[in-house]
Amino acid sequence: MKPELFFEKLENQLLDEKPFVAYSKPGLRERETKAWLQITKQSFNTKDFTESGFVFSPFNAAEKTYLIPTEDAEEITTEYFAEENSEENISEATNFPPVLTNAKTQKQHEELIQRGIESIEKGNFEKVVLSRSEKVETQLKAIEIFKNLLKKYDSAFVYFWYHPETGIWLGATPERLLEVERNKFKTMALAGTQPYKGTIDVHWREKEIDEQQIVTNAIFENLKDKVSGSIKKSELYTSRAGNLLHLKTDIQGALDKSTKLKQLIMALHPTPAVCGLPKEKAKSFILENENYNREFYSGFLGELNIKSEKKRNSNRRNQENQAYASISKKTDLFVNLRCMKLEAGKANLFVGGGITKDSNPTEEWEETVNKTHTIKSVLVK
Ligand SMILES: C=C(O[C@@H]1C=C(C(=O)O)C=C[C@H]1O)C(=O)O
Repeated sequence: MKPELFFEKLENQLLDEKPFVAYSKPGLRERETKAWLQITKQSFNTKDFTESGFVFSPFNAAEKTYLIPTEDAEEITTEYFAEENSEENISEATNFPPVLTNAKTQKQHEELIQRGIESIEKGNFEKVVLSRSEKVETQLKAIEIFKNLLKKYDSAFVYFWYHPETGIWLGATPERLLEVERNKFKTMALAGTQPYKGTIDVHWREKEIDEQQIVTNAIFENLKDKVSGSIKKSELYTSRAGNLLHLKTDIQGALDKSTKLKQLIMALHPTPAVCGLPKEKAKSFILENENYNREFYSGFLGELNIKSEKKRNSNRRNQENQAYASISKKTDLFVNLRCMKLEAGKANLFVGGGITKDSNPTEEWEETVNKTHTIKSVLVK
């Protein structure tokens, strides 16, 4: 479908106040942008993750997960090109939109981090991810922001979600929660942040390496009784996400036959990359101390049990090339980071960072400021 028509359909869906999601997966420059437009106005939720569709799930798993079921949706696709070198110079973009949040925020956030560090020192938990939200002005419409995200962030999962009960959310996340096809799964441990300054060949302090190691270890621990055989991991490497760099380990393996998708998702979510370790203690600290509702920030979103067809050509001799079509179901979920909730002329951005015993409150504040730049740079013309 031509991009003009694709975007027009999204706008009409928004005017009709019907749920939809449009998204593009990380990787290829000439990538596909897909959308699921819900046909009815009904509100769907999932509890057991057995349906086929697109899910939008909050940080707090006790709250509702929204679903756009494939059987109640029109699927459309287009090709929308990212610009050459689009991810360059983001931090040098000087015209960020005006901040509407008041100046108390830095002090409040540093105090929150200080409380987190003290709680770690008391032995309550090892790591906690603490976040804040920030409101900024924007003259752009949601669809223009989405186009900017697509153009700018070729290596992220870029999305535009709308549901009458959740409002409009947009983002460009570097973090995959889980990919599952047949009995194979993939996930990642992503943590540690520094600004990108033209090279990915950088030095990482022990603090960041430890922080990332906590995430890798926790994923291994949480998945150990859900897999068959051993879990494999890549070397630790530096990965770029727009104006930032992170430390990353790719993790993959085969699932045990008895493992249900829901069990697997809940074993991972929320990972210590967005919550902490141990999970429940860190989560309670977050819910009691952050003083605002994360809603869908640091939740997850993506394709759930979507049919995928693979055509394979057999190369057997003396046989004409035959196309084999094998159909399987695929799940591909991302952690909702570098995101915003959009309300008439205002964008509410969400940013956080991992706190360990070695964290420094002012540095952590600066890290959240840098994280806001990823989103702020798409809010101006
Ligand atoms: C919590 C966020 O990001 C997460 C926290 C990171 C960190 O603490 O260094 C790095 C990447 C993400 O796993 C965020 O972007 O808001």
